[in-house]
Amino acid sequence: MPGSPKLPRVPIPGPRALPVLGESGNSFRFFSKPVTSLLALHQRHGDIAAITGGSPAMVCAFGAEHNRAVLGDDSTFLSHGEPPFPLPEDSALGRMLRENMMSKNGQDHRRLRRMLMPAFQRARILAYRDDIVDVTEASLRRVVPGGVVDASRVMLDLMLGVIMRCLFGVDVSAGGDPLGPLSIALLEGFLSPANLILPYDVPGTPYRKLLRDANRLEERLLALIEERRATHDGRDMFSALIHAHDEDGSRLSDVELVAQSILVYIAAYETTAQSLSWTLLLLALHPEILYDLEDEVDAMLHGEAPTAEQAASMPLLDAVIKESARILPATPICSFRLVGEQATLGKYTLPKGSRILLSPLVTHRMGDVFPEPTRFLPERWSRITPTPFEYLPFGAGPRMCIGHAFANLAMRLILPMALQRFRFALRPNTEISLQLKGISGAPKNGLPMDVTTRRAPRPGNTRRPKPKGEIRALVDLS
Ligand code: HEM
Repeated sequence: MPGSPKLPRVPIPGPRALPVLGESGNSFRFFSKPVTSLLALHQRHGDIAAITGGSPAMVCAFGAEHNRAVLGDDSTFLSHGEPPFPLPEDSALGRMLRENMMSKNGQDHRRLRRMLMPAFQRARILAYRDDIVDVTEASLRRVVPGGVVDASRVMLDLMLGVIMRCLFGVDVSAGGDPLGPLSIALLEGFLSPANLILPYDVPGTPYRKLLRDANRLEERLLALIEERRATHDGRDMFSALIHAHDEDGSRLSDVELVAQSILVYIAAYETTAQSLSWTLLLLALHPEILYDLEDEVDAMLHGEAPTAEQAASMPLLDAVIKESARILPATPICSFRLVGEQATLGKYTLPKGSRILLSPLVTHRMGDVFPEPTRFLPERWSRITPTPFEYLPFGAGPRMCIGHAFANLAMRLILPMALQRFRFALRPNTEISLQLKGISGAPKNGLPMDVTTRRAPRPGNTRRPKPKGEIRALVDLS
Protein backbone atom coordinates (compact mmCIF):
# COMPACT_ATOMS: atom_id res chain seq x y z
CA MET A 1 0.00 0.00 0.00
CA PRO A 2 1.31 3.45 -0.81
CA GLY A 3 2.55 5.26 2.25
CA SER A 4 2.36 2.19 4.52
CA PRO A 5 5.24 1.41 6.84
CA LYS A 6 7.38 -1.50 5.59
CA LEU A 7 6.06 -4.70 7.12
CA PRO A 8 7.99 -7.96 7.56
CA ARG A 9 7.17 -10.56 4.94
CA VAL A 10 4.77 -13.40 5.77
CA PRO A 11 4.49 -16.45 3.47
CA ILE A 12 0.89 -15.74 2.45
CA PRO A 13 0.15 -16.82 -1.12
CA GLY A 14 -0.86 -14.25 -3.72
CA PRO A 15 0.13 -12.76 -7.07
CA ARG A 16 3.67 -11.47 -7.58
CA ALA A 17 4.30 -7.73 -7.31
CA LEU A 18 3.94 -6.02 -10.69
CA PRO A 19 7.20 -5.02 -12.35
CA VAL A 20 8.18 -1.36 -11.70
CA LEU A 21 4.94 -0.46 -9.91
CA GLY A 22 5.37 -3.12 -7.21
CA GLU A 23 2.72 -3.52 -4.49
CA SER A 24 1.00 -0.25 -5.38
CA GLY A 25 0.43 -1.60 -8.87
CA ASN A 26 -1.15 -4.77 -7.44
CA SER A 27 -3.42 -2.67 -5.21
CA PHE A 28 -4.47 -0.46 -8.08
CA ARG A 29 -5.18 -3.47 -10.30
CA PHE A 30 -7.13 -5.21 -7.51
CA PHE A 31 -9.38 -2.27 -6.62
CA SER A 32 -10.05 -1.28 -10.23
CA LYS A 33 -11.81 -4.65 -10.73
CA PRO A 34 -12.54 -5.65 -7.15
CA VAL A 35 -15.12 -8.35 -7.75
CA THR A 36 -13.26 -10.25 -10.45
CA SER A 37 -10.04 -9.86 -8.44
CA LEU A 38 -11.58 -11.18 -5.22
CA LEU A 39 -13.01 -14.26 -6.92
CA ALA A 40 -9.76 -14.97 -8.77
CA LEU A 41 -7.66 -14.49 -5.63
CA HIS A 42 -9.79 -16.96 -3.70
CA GLN A 43 -9.90 -19.49 -6.51
CA ARG A 44 -6.14 -19.42 -7.11
CA HIS A 45 -4.75 -18.91 -3.62
CA GLY A 46 -7.33 -20.17 -1.11
CA ASP A 47 -9.02 -18.84 2.01
CA ILE A 48 -6.19 -16.54 3.11
CA ALA A 49 -4.46 -14.71 0.28
CA ALA A 50 -2.54 -11.48 -0.09
CA ILE A 51 -3.05 -8.92 -2.83
CA THR A 52 0.72 -9.19 -3.25
CA GLY A 53 2.06 -12.61 -2.28
CA GLY A 54 4.18 -12.46 0.92
CA SER A 55 2.99 -8.97 1.90
CA PRO A 56 0.69 -8.54 4.91
CA ALA A 57 -0.13 -4.97 3.77
CA MET A 58 -3.46 -6.23 2.40
CA VAL A 59 -4.62 -9.73 3.24
CA CYS A 60 -7.98 -11.12 2.12
CA ALA A 61 -9.59 -13.70 4.39
CA PHE A 62 -12.57 -15.70 3.21
CA GLY A 63 -15.07 -18.01 4.90
CA ALA A 64 -16.88 -18.29 8.22
CA GLU A 65 -13.90 -19.39 10.32
CA HIS A 66 -11.76 -16.37 9.43
CA ASN A 67 -14.73 -13.99 9.51
CA ARG A 68 -15.41 -15.12 13.09
CA ALA A 69 -11.76 -14.79 14.11
CA VAL A 70 -11.50 -11.24 12.75
CA LEU A 71 -14.94 -9.77 13.36
CA GLY A 72 -15.34 -11.44 16.76
CA ASP A 73 -12.14 -9.88 18.17
CA ASP A 74 -12.40 -6.11 17.92
CA SER A 75 -9.53 -5.51 20.32
CA THR A 76 -6.96 -7.19 18.02
CA PHE A 77 -8.52 -6.45 14.63
CA LEU A 78 -9.23 -2.75 14.71
CA SER A 79 -11.54 -0.73 12.54
CA HIS A 80 -9.35 0.82 9.97
CA GLY A 81 -10.38 4.45 10.34
CA GLU A 82 -7.45 5.93 8.41
CA PRO A 83 -8.77 8.86 6.33
CA PRO A 84 -8.07 8.39 2.62
CA PHE A 85 -6.36 11.81 2.42
CA PRO A 86 -4.65 14.20 4.86
CA LEU A 87 -7.07 16.27 6.95
CA PRO A 88 -6.45 19.81 8.18
CA GLU A 89 -6.37 19.73 12.01
CA ASP A 90 -9.16 22.23 12.59
CA SER A 91 -11.66 21.52 9.82
CA ALA A 92 -15.24 20.30 9.57
CA LEU A 93 -14.09 17.48 7.30
CA GLY A 94 -11.50 16.39 9.88
CA ARG A 95 -14.07 16.42 12.69
CA MET A 96 -16.54 14.38 10.62
CA LEU A 97 -14.00 11.74 9.65
CA ARG A 98 -12.14 11.46 12.96
CA GLU A 99 -15.07 11.57 15.36
CA ASN A 100 -17.47 9.11 13.76
CA MET A 101 -18.10 5.71 15.29
CA MET A 102 -16.47 3.78 12.44
CA SER A 103 -13.16 5.56 13.08
CA LYS A 104 -13.18 4.63 16.76
CA ASN A 105 -12.06 1.51 18.57
CA GLY A 106 -12.33 0.04 22.08
CA GLN A 107 -14.19 2.03 24.75
CA ASP A 108 -14.73 5.00 22.41
CA HIS A 109 -16.51 2.82 19.86
CA ARG A 110 -18.53 1.00 22.52
CA ARG A 111 -19.67 4.27 24.11
CA LEU A 112 -20.85 5.74 20.78
CA ARG A 113 -22.55 2.49 19.80
CA ARG A 114 -24.39 2.42 23.17
CA MET A 115 -25.56 6.01 22.64
CA LEU A 116 -26.77 5.34 19.08
CA MET A 117 -28.39 1.96 19.70
CA PRO A 118 -31.78 3.13 21.08
CA ALA A 119 -32.43 5.14 17.89
CA PHE A 120 -32.01 1.95 15.83
CA GLN A 121 -34.07 -0.48 17.85
CA ARG A 122 -36.63 -2.41 15.82
CA ALA A 123 -39.67 -0.94 17.57
CA ARG A 124 -38.47 2.58 16.88
CA ILE A 125 -37.53 1.74 13.31
CA LEU A 126 -41.03 0.38 12.53
CA ALA A 127 -42.39 3.87 13.26
CA TYR A 128 -40.64 5.12 10.08
CA ARG A 129 -43.03 3.07 7.91
CA ASP A 130 -45.27 6.04 7.03
CA ASP A 131 -42.31 8.28 6.16
CA ILE A 132 -40.76 5.61 3.92
CA VAL A 133 -44.10 4.96 2.18
CA ASP A 134 -44.78 8.70 1.65
CA VAL A 135 -41.36 9.39 0.14
CA THR A 136 -41.54 6.23 -2.01
CA GLU A 137 -44.97 7.16 -3.40
CA ALA A 138 -43.76 10.64 -4.31
CA SER A 139 -40.56 9.30 -5.81
CA LEU A 140 -42.26 6.59 -7.90
CA ARG A 141 -44.74 9.20 -9.23
CA ARG A 142 -41.76 10.84 -10.92
CA VAL A 143 -40.87 7.67 -12.88
CA VAL A 144 -42.25 7.94 -16.43
CA PRO A 145 -43.18 4.53 -17.84
CA GLY A 146 -42.79 3.70 -21.51
CA GLY A 147 -39.10 4.51 -21.83
CA VAL A 148 -35.69 3.59 -20.53
CA VAL A 149 -34.69 4.57 -17.00
CA ASP A 150 -31.53 4.00 -15.02
CA ALA A 151 -33.08 1.85 -12.29
CA SER A 152 -30.07 2.40 -10.08
CA ARG A 153 -30.51 6.22 -10.36
CA VAL A 154 -34.21 5.83 -9.48
CA MET A 155 -33.30 3.88 -6.34
CA LEU A 156 -30.55 6.33 -5.37
CA ASP A 157 -32.91 9.33 -5.66
CA LEU A 158 -35.61 7.48 -3.76
CA MET A 159 -33.27 6.43 -0.95
CA LEU A 160 -31.83 9.93 -0.64
CA GLY A 161 -35.36 11.19 0.04
CA VAL A 162 -36.02 8.36 2.51
CA ILE A 163 -32.79 8.87 4.45
CA MET A 164 -33.13 12.65 4.58
CA ARG A 165 -36.69 12.34 5.90
CA CYS A 166 -36.02 9.59 8.46
CA LEU A 167 -32.58 10.77 9.57
CA PHE A 168 -33.03 14.54 9.60
CA GLY A 169 -36.80 15.04 9.20
CA VAL A 170 -36.30 17.19 6.09
CA ASP A 171 -37.89 17.04 2.64
CA VAL A 172 -35.33 17.30 -0.14
CA SER A 173 -37.66 16.45 -3.04
CA ALA A 174 -38.35 20.00 -4.21
CA GLY A 175 -34.75 21.02 -3.63
CA GLY A 176 -36.10 22.55 -0.41
CA ASP A 177 -33.41 21.83 2.14
CA PRO A 178 -29.70 22.27 1.29
CA LEU A 179 -28.95 19.13 3.33
CA GLY A 180 -29.71 16.93 0.29
CA PRO A 181 -27.31 18.52 -2.23
CA LEU A 182 -24.68 19.16 0.45
CA SER A 183 -24.71 15.53 1.57
CA ILE A 184 -24.41 14.33 -2.01
CA ALA A 185 -21.54 16.75 -2.68
CA LEU A 186 -19.73 15.50 0.42
CA LEU A 187 -20.12 11.85 -0.58
CA GLU A 188 -18.95 12.55 -4.12
CA GLY A 189 -15.94 14.42 -2.73
CA PHE A 190 -15.05 11.49 -0.42
CA LEU A 191 -15.17 9.08 -3.33
CA SER A 192 -13.44 11.25 -5.92
CA PRO A 193 -10.06 9.85 -7.00
CA ALA A 194 -8.96 13.48 -7.65
CA ASN A 195 -8.89 14.08 -3.89
CA LEU A 196 -6.69 11.04 -3.31
CA ILE A 197 -4.20 12.26 -5.88
CA LEU A 198 -4.33 16.03 -5.21
CA PRO A 199 -5.35 16.67 -1.59
CA TYR A 200 -4.25 20.34 -1.70
CA ASP A 201 -6.24 23.18 -0.25
CA VAL A 202 -5.62 25.60 -3.10
CA PRO A 203 -8.16 27.54 -5.19
CA GLY A 204 -9.85 25.56 -7.94
CA THR A 205 -9.05 22.07 -6.59
CA PRO A 206 -11.80 19.55 -5.82
CA TYR A 207 -10.18 19.14 -2.37
CA ARG A 208 -10.84 22.81 -1.54
CA LYS A 209 -14.46 22.31 -2.66
CA LEU A 210 -14.73 19.24 -0.42
CA LEU A 211 -13.47 21.21 2.59
CA ARG A 212 -15.93 24.01 1.82
CA ASP A 213 -18.88 21.61 1.35
CA ALA A 214 -18.02 19.97 4.68
CA ASN A 215 -18.02 23.42 6.38
CA ARG A 216 -21.42 24.28 4.93
CA LEU A 217 -22.85 20.90 5.89
CA GLU A 218 -21.53 21.23 9.42
CA GLU A 219 -23.08 24.72 9.70
CA ARG A 220 -26.47 23.42 8.51
CA LEU A 221 -26.36 20.51 10.95
CA LEU A 222 -25.35 22.73 13.88
CA ALA A 223 -28.34 24.97 13.09
CA LEU A 224 -30.58 21.89 12.95
CA ILE A 225 -29.30 20.78 16.37
CA GLU A 226 -30.39 24.17 17.78
CA GLU A 227 -33.83 23.88 16.16
CA ARG A 228 -34.39 20.35 17.42
CA ARG A 229 -33.19 21.14 20.93
CA ALA A 230 -35.62 24.07 21.06
CA THR A 231 -38.68 22.16 19.83
CA HIS A 232 -38.20 18.72 21.45
CA ASP A 233 -40.67 17.18 19.01
CA GLY A 234 -38.50 15.62 16.29
CA ARG A 235 -39.34 11.99 15.44
CA ASP A 236 -36.27 11.66 13.22
CA MET A 237 -33.08 9.75 14.08
CA PHE A 238 -31.12 12.99 14.48
CA SER A 239 -33.51 14.15 17.22
CA ALA A 240 -33.18 10.75 18.90
CA LEU A 241 -29.37 11.17 18.89
CA ILE A 242 -29.61 14.72 20.23
CA HIS A 243 -31.65 13.51 23.21
CA ALA A 244 -29.71 10.23 23.70
CA HIS A 245 -27.75 9.87 26.93
CA ASP A 246 -25.30 7.38 28.37
CA GLU A 247 -25.72 5.51 31.68
CA ASP A 248 -24.06 8.42 33.52
CA GLY A 249 -26.41 10.94 31.89
CA SER A 250 -23.78 12.37 29.50
CA ARG A 251 -24.87 13.31 25.99
CA LEU A 252 -23.22 13.42 22.55
CA SER A 253 -21.35 16.67 21.93
CA ASP A 254 -22.27 18.77 18.89
CA VAL A 255 -19.13 17.56 17.08
CA GLU A 256 -20.08 13.94 17.81
CA LEU A 257 -23.67 14.51 16.69
CA VAL A 258 -22.58 15.93 13.35
CA ALA A 259 -20.03 13.13 12.80
CA GLN A 260 -22.45 10.29 13.67
CA SER A 261 -25.27 11.68 11.54
CA ILE A 262 -22.97 12.02 8.52
CA LEU A 263 -21.75 8.46 9.09
CA VAL A 264 -25.32 7.17 9.23
CA TYR A 265 -26.22 9.01 6.02
CA ILE A 266 -23.15 7.63 4.19
CA ALA A 267 -23.59 4.11 5.57
CA ALA A 268 -27.31 3.99 4.76
CA TYR A 269 -27.82 5.75 1.46
CA GLU A 270 -25.86 3.98 -1.28
CA THR A 271 -25.89 0.57 0.39
CA THR A 272 -29.68 0.35 0.61
CA ALA A 273 -30.19 1.92 -2.83
CA GLN A 274 -27.72 -0.50 -4.45
CA SER A 275 -29.32 -3.50 -2.69
CA LEU A 276 -32.64 -2.49 -4.23
CA SER A 277 -31.04 -1.98 -7.64
CA TRP A 278 -29.32 -5.38 -7.59
CA THR A 279 -32.61 -7.00 -6.58
CA LEU A 280 -34.45 -5.36 -9.50
CA LEU A 281 -31.69 -6.59 -11.80
CA LEU A 282 -31.82 -10.16 -10.47
CA LEU A 283 -35.60 -10.21 -10.87
CA ALA A 284 -35.31 -8.93 -14.43
CA LEU A 285 -32.79 -11.70 -15.12
CA HIS A 286 -35.19 -14.31 -13.65
CA PRO A 287 -38.64 -13.33 -14.96
CA GLU A 288 -40.29 -16.50 -13.62
CA ILE A 289 -39.37 -15.42 -10.06
CA LEU A 290 -40.43 -11.82 -10.77
CA TYR A 291 -43.92 -12.93 -11.85
CA ASP A 292 -44.32 -15.17 -8.79
CA LEU A 293 -43.30 -12.25 -6.60
CA GLU A 294 -45.77 -9.94 -8.36
CA ASP A 295 -48.51 -12.52 -7.62
CA GLU A 296 -47.51 -12.67 -3.94
CA VAL A 297 -47.47 -8.87 -3.65
CA ASP A 298 -50.85 -8.46 -5.41
CA ALA A 299 -52.50 -11.15 -3.29
CA MET A 300 -51.23 -9.62 -0.04
CA LEU A 301 -51.60 -5.91 -0.78
CA HIS A 302 -54.43 -5.46 -3.36
CA GLY A 303 -52.73 -2.32 -4.66
CA GLU A 304 -52.16 -0.71 -1.24
CA ALA A 305 -48.77 0.13 0.28
CA PRO A 306 -47.63 -2.54 2.76
CA THR A 307 -48.02 -2.08 6.50
CA ALA A 308 -44.91 -2.96 8.50
CA GLU A 309 -46.55 -6.32 9.41
CA GLN A 310 -47.37 -7.10 5.77
CA ALA A 311 -43.84 -6.16 4.73
CA ALA A 312 -42.56 -8.84 7.09
CA SER A 313 -45.10 -11.50 6.02
CA MET A 314 -44.36 -12.14 2.35
CA PRO A 315 -42.22 -15.29 2.21
CA LEU A 316 -41.08 -14.96 -1.39
CA LEU A 317 -40.21 -11.27 -0.92
CA ASP A 318 -38.16 -12.22 2.13
CA ALA A 319 -36.36 -15.02 0.26
CA VAL A 320 -35.69 -12.81 -2.80
CA ILE A 321 -34.13 -10.07 -0.66
CA LYS A 322 -31.99 -12.57 1.28
CA GLU A 323 -30.85 -14.33 -1.88
CA SER A 324 -30.10 -11.05 -3.61
CA ALA A 325 -27.93 -9.98 -0.66
CA ARG A 326 -26.19 -13.35 -0.82
CA ILE A 327 -25.33 -13.42 -4.49
CA LEU A 328 -24.79 -9.67 -5.07
CA PRO A 329 -24.22 -8.16 -1.62
CA ALA A 330 -24.33 -4.36 -1.55
CA THR A 331 -20.98 -4.42 0.25
CA PRO A 332 -18.89 -7.05 -1.64
CA ILE A 333 -16.03 -6.12 0.69
CA CYS A 334 -17.61 -5.49 4.07
CA SER A 335 -14.85 -4.84 6.51
CA PHE A 336 -11.32 -3.47 6.47
CA ARG A 337 -9.38 -4.15 9.66
CA LEU A 338 -5.96 -3.11 10.94
CA VAL A 339 -3.98 -5.56 13.08
CA GLY A 340 -3.38 -3.68 16.37
CA GLU A 341 -0.94 -6.16 17.91
CA GLN A 342 0.77 -9.19 16.38
CA ALA A 343 -2.04 -11.67 15.68
CA THR A 344 -2.68 -15.16 14.36
CA LEU A 345 -4.98 -15.74 11.44
CA GLY A 346 -5.27 -19.33 10.25
CA LYS A 347 -1.71 -20.63 10.08
CA TYR A 348 -0.13 -17.18 9.70
CA THR A 349 1.31 -14.77 12.22
CA LEU A 350 0.50 -11.25 11.12
CA PRO A 351 2.63 -8.35 12.32
CA LYS A 352 1.14 -5.20 13.85
CA GLY A 353 0.07 -2.89 11.01
CA SER A 354 -1.14 -5.70 8.68
CA ARG A 355 -4.42 -4.95 6.98
CA ILE A 356 -7.26 -7.40 6.48
CA LEU A 357 -10.16 -7.32 4.14
CA LEU A 358 -13.24 -9.57 4.45
CA SER A 359 -15.66 -10.29 1.65
CA PRO A 360 -19.30 -11.38 1.96
CA LEU A 361 -19.32 -11.76 -1.83
CA VAL A 362 -16.78 -14.60 -1.68
CA THR A 363 -17.96 -16.11 1.62
CA HIS A 364 -21.52 -16.25 0.23
CA ARG A 365 -20.27 -18.42 -2.62
CA MET A 366 -18.73 -21.17 -0.53
CA GLY A 367 -20.46 -24.24 -1.87
CA ASP A 368 -20.66 -26.29 1.34
CA VAL A 369 -23.08 -23.75 2.86
CA PHE A 370 -24.66 -22.52 -0.36
CA PRO A 371 -24.86 -25.31 -2.97
CA GLU A 372 -24.94 -24.12 -6.59
CA PRO A 373 -23.63 -20.76 -5.39
CA THR A 374 -23.81 -18.91 -8.69
CA ARG A 375 -27.52 -19.64 -9.14
CA PHE A 376 -30.12 -17.16 -7.91
CA LEU A 377 -32.34 -19.55 -5.94
CA PRO A 378 -34.59 -17.75 -3.43
CA GLU A 379 -36.19 -21.09 -2.53
CA ARG A 380 -32.92 -22.21 -0.89
CA TRP A 381 -33.85 -20.01 2.11
CA SER A 382 -36.58 -22.47 3.16
CA ARG A 383 -33.84 -25.10 3.67
CA ILE A 384 -30.86 -23.24 5.09
CA THR A 385 -30.07 -21.29 8.26
CA PRO A 386 -26.50 -20.05 7.86
CA THR A 387 -24.61 -18.72 10.88
CA PRO A 388 -23.92 -14.95 11.17
CA PHE A 389 -20.34 -15.54 9.96
CA GLU A 390 -21.41 -17.62 6.93
CA TYR A 391 -24.00 -15.10 5.74
CA LEU A 392 -23.05 -11.52 6.53
CA PRO A 393 -24.55 -8.92 4.20
CA PHE A 394 -24.57 -6.54 7.18
CA GLY A 395 -21.24 -7.62 8.66
CA ALA A 396 -21.13 -9.45 12.00
CA GLY A 397 -19.87 -9.13 15.56
CA PRO A 398 -19.67 -5.97 17.68
CA ARG A 399 -19.51 -3.69 14.63
CA MET A 400 -22.38 -5.27 12.72
CA CYS A 401 -24.48 -2.76 10.80
CA ILE A 402 -26.48 -0.76 13.32
CA GLY A 403 -29.04 0.10 10.62
CA HIS A 404 -29.90 -3.41 9.41
CA ALA A 405 -33.48 -3.28 10.77
CA PHE A 406 -34.03 0.02 8.97
CA ALA A 407 -32.57 -1.31 5.70
CA ASN A 408 -34.67 -4.47 5.96
CA LEU A 409 -37.87 -2.49 6.55
CA ALA A 410 -37.11 0.00 3.77
CA MET A 411 -36.39 -2.73 1.19
CA ARG A 412 -39.52 -4.71 2.13
CA LEU A 413 -41.68 -1.60 1.71
CA ILE A 414 -40.06 -0.08 -1.38
CA LEU A 415 -39.70 -3.22 -3.51
CA PRO A 416 -43.40 -4.25 -3.40
CA MET A 417 -44.46 -0.65 -4.02
CA ALA A 418 -42.24 -0.47 -7.11
CA LEU A 419 -43.40 -3.89 -8.37
CA GLN A 420 -47.07 -2.96 -7.97
CA ARG A 421 -46.65 -0.04 -10.35
CA PHE A 422 -43.95 -1.00 -12.81
CA ARG A 423 -42.20 -3.82 -14.59
CA PHE A 424 -38.47 -3.27 -15.05
CA ALA A 425 -36.94 -5.24 -17.93
CA LEU A 426 -33.31 -5.48 -18.96
CA ARG A 427 -32.44 -4.77 -22.57
CA PRO A 428 -30.55 -7.56 -24.36
CA ASN A 429 -26.75 -7.25 -24.33
CA THR A 430 -26.68 -4.60 -21.61
CA GLU A 431 -23.21 -4.44 -20.06
CA ILE A 432 -23.38 -4.99 -16.28
CA SER A 433 -20.11 -4.70 -14.40
CA LEU A 434 -19.34 -3.60 -10.87
CA GLN A 435 -17.31 -0.84 -9.31
CA LEU A 436 -16.67 -0.03 -5.67
CA LYS A 437 -18.10 3.29 -4.45
CA GLY A 438 -16.79 3.51 -0.91
CA ILE A 439 -17.81 0.12 0.42
CA SER A 440 -20.82 -0.31 -1.90
CA GLY A 441 -20.74 -2.29 -5.09
CA ALA A 442 -22.45 -0.23 -7.78
CA PRO A 443 -23.24 -0.99 -11.43
CA LYS A 444 -20.44 0.69 -13.36
CA ASN A 445 -22.66 2.17 -16.10
CA GLY A 446 -25.92 2.31 -14.16
CA LEU A 447 -28.81 -0.08 -14.83
CA PRO A 448 -30.61 1.02 -18.00
CA MET A 449 -33.98 -0.76 -17.98
CA ASP A 450 -37.24 -0.55 -19.93
CA VAL A 451 -39.96 0.49 -17.56
CA THR A 452 -43.62 -0.22 -18.29
CA THR A 453 -46.76 0.04 -16.15
CA ARG A 454 -47.97 -3.16 -14.53
CA ARG A 455 -51.31 -3.25 -16.36
CA ALA A 456 -50.24 -6.16 -18.53
CA PRO A 457 -51.00 -9.64 -17.12
CA ARG A 458 -48.23 -12.13 -16.38
CA PRO A 459 -46.59 -12.85 -19.76
CA GLY A 460 -46.34 -16.47 -20.92
CA ASN A 461 -42.74 -15.93 -22.05
CA THR A 462 -40.19 -16.21 -19.25
CA ARG A 463 -37.06 -16.12 -21.41
CA ARG A 464 -34.09 -14.74 -19.53
CA PRO A 465 -32.32 -11.71 -21.00
CA LYS A 466 -28.59 -12.16 -21.62
CA PRO A 467 -26.47 -9.29 -20.34
CA LYS A 468 -22.75 -8.79 -20.98
CA GLY A 469 -19.97 -7.97 -18.56
CA GLU A 470 -18.86 -9.18 -15.12
CA ILE A 471 -22.39 -10.19 -14.16
CA ARG A 472 -21.97 -13.33 -16.28
CA ALA A 473 -19.23 -14.57 -13.98
CA LEU A 474 -21.31 -13.78 -10.91
CA VAL A 475 -24.74 -15.18 -11.76
CA ASP A 476 -25.44 -18.39 -13.69
CA LEU A 477 -28.04 -17.43 -16.30
CA SER A 478 -28.22 -20.75 -18.16
C1 HEM B 1 -28.60 -2.84 2.61
C2 HEM B 1 -28.11 -1.82 3.28
C3 HEM B 1 -26.89 -1.88 4.16
C4 HEM B 1 -25.79 -2.69 4.08
C5 HEM B 1 -25.50 -3.77 3.05
C6 HEM B 1 -24.92 -2.31 5.18
C7 HEM B 1 -23.72 -2.94 5.47
C8 HEM B 1 -22.94 -2.64 6.57
C9 HEM B 1 -21.77 -3.37 6.95
C10 HEM B 1 -21.23 -4.58 6.20
C11 HEM B 1 -21.27 -2.80 8.08
C12 HEM B 1 -20.08 -3.27 8.89
C13 HEM B 1 -18.79 -2.63 8.43
C14 HEM B 1 -17.60 -3.17 9.20
O1 HEM B 1 -17.58 -4.33 9.63
O2 HEM B 1 -16.63 -2.43 9.31
C15 HEM B 1 -22.11 -1.67 8.40
C16 HEM B 1 -21.92 -0.81 9.45
C17 HEM B 1 -22.71 0.28 9.72
N1 HEM B 1 -23.92 0.58 9.12
FE1 HEM B 1 -24.77 -0.41 7.58
N2 HEM B 1 -25.49 -1.28 5.88
C18 HEM B 1 -26.70 -1.00 5.29
C19 HEM B 1 -27.63 -0.06 5.70
C20 HEM B 1 -27.45 0.79 6.77
C21 HEM B 1 -28.43 1.72 7.24
C22 HEM B 1 -29.84 1.86 6.63
C23 HEM B 1 -27.87 2.41 8.27
C24 HEM B 1 -28.46 3.48 9.14
C25 HEM B 1 -29.70 3.90 9.04
C26 HEM B 1 -26.51 1.89 8.46
C27 HEM B 1 -25.61 2.34 9.40
C28 HEM B 1 -24.41 1.72 9.69
C29 HEM B 1 -23.48 2.20 10.70
C30 HEM B 1 -23.64 3.45 11.55
C31 HEM B 1 -22.42 1.28 10.73
C32 HEM B 1 -21.18 1.35 11.63
C33 HEM B 1 -21.39 0.43 12.83
C34 HEM B 1 -20.22 0.41 13.79
O3 HEM B 1 -19.11 0.83 13.42
O4 HEM B 1 -20.43 -0.04 14.93
N3 HEM B 1 -26.30 0.91 7.54
N4 HEM B 1 -23.15 -1.61 7.47
